Amino acid sequence: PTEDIEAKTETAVDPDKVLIVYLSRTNNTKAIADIIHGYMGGTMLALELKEPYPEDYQATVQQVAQENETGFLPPLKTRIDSMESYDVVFVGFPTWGMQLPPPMKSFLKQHDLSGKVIVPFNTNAGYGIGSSFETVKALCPNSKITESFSTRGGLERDGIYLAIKGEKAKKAEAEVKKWLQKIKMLQ
Ligand SMILES: Cc1cc2nc3c(=O)[nH]c(=O)nc-3n(C[C@H](O)[C@H](O)[C@H](O)COP(=O)(O)O)c2cc1C
Repeated sequence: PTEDIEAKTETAVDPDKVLIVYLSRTNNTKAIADIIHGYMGGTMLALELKEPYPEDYQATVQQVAQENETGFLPPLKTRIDSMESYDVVFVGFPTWGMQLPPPMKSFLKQHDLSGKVIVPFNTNAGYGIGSSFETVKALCPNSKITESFSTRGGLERDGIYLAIKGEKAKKAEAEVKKWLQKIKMLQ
């Protein structure tokens, strides 16, 4: 019972109404998703493709550049049939080619997020978010979009994969908490 009371005073949203969708190749964005989930509860969902990207980094960069150019939306394996049961949808993604990754474009195009609160979060290699948050706004015209969260993740190009671990994960946890309080997801 004590736990229940604590849970109620901590989060401002019913966890049953929270969906956390994320795309992550080297688990940095997943690390942030895990932290958010720790505070908010809710359902976690990793975006999976019908045809996964290559293992090879350069091949992936090239494929993504081409998809960005042509506007190709890669088909997803992930499907959500009960979108109506969620009020708050966290959407997490790395920056890819200074854009929103094509699979997240697929996800946002395929689902009706009207009337929902969309909470974007991102990791990148230090070059920033590019146009990704703008694209989220454009693809969710009838949603309320909160202030987003972004932090530095890995640098796969240089062989740095999961960077959000140890001390860095602790620091990220404090930053995420502050942000969740600011956007009134936590009390
Ligand atoms: C195909 C591809 C393109 C990328 N493009 C960028 C970029 O334009 N800017 C940037 O800062 N980081 C870029 N990165 C690095 C990732 O954003 C960064 O490593 C991120 O933390 C990875 O998240 P993940 O571990 O969840 O996959 C790119 C990574 C990949 C695989």
